[in-house]
Amino acid sequence: MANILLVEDDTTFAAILENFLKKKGFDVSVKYSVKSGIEALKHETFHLILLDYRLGDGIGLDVLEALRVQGKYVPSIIMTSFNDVRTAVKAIRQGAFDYITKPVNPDELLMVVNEALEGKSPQRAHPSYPRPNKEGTDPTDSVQGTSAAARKLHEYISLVAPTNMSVLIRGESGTGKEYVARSIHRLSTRTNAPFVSIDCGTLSKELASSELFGHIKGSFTGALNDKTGLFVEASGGTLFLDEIGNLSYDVQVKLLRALQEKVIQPVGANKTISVDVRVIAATNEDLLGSGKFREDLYHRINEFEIVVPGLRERRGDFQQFVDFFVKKANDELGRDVRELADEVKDIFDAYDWPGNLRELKNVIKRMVLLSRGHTADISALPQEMVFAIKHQGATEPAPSADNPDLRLHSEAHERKLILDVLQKAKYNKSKAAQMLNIDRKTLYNKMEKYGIE
Ligand SMILES: Nc1ncnc2c1ncn2[C@@H]1O[C@H](COP(=O)(O)OP(=O)(O)OP(=O)(O)O)[C@@H](O)[C@H]1O
Repeated sequence: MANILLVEDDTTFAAILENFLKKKGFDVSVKYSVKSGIEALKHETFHLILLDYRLGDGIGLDVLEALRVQGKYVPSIIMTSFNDVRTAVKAIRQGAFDYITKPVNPDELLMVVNEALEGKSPQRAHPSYPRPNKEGTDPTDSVQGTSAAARKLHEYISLVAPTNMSVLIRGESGTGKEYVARSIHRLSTRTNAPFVSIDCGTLSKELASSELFGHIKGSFTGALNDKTGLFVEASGGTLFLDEIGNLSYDVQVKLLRALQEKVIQPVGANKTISVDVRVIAATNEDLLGSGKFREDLYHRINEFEIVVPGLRERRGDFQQFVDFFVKKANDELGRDVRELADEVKDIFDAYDWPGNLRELKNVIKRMVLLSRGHTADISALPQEMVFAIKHQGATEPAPSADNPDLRLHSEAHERKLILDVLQKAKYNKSKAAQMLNIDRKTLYNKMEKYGIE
């Protein structure tokens, strides 16, 4: 029987969830704080963690971080308010399996819990397990899009694929960076060799070197056997380093050597091994601006750069993505949704999709799950999403004498200006700050205030 750790500081809600999950046959251990959650993980083995995002003594991500430091992996689901979707998406980059928005719908919770336990379609798998082939890689099972942004993206992909250049893929979370990396591999001469993907955000500082370059038995406590690293596994093929900005300085040095000299040295080994691997890296941060990334490595991995557009910049492809995800969810969940109610379409149009394709896919899957008939209506959308759109109208009213709150108007304009400039600066924050004539810190503060990621 699966053992679930539930970390939730709202005692009433925790009791409701505990009851529900127990009725469904799970063992549940409830903890009410980050600290006690981390403590429980030291003493007990869990198959799944259900984590509230905001807890009294910290955030759910602190528990994920503690797991990462211990070098452990337990599939984790973050429960978050709709307004925290941006941060929930960040949690997935830090190793969470999935997120679910509050108020939690029981059917949805059960679906996500079962998927996590079955290891099905994880958003992020443990580094030691090969990531399963995700949809969005096979051209017959993905959306290419016809917008100008999509055409440019695919033009770049086919241009760089047959070369051996290393590629840096930049873009917001959930925009399809891994899809781009897999497409490059598929169209390259390495297509029949392995594509190995690793999320550098899930690697602990201690284990990163051994994960990438391997180790020999006895080279450190816990190195019970020789281990082949991912570079060797990807031999002849492509290694995709997602969230490369998370690699420590030491590992960056080793990676630079691997790229320059095409040799690696497993931890504890005194011999080097030759490797033939094409590296594709992805990030959603400004690597050089972060001050933590070596400039020489940056130039090495950035022989060609591809910027993946956010969903809001490729509205022309939106309907194709909706149709694709609805069909997928129908097939997976045994539903028969054929159309969306007008109100749903209006909300989809008005929403700005900060979590991009991943968020669209999640919202659609939930919607399809909750729709028994042929039409998906507004009741199948997260309540707060509906509220956010309606509320947005109320907080950003058109300027008029009846709506004279100058502060609200100027804040709405400031937010829009920052978004426009960021887009223009291709999300390079140093550049955006320069264009706005403010310092980087002020820009970061404003982005946080306006919920811009
Ligand atoms: N062209 C596409 N067609 C269909 N589905 C897609 C496409 N691109 C991405 N997806 C789906 O959208 C989701 C997010 O994609 P992906 O994991 O590639 O994004 P990402 O930018 O790498 O995310 P992160 O920043 O979190 O690493 C995945 O479920 C993926 O299958």
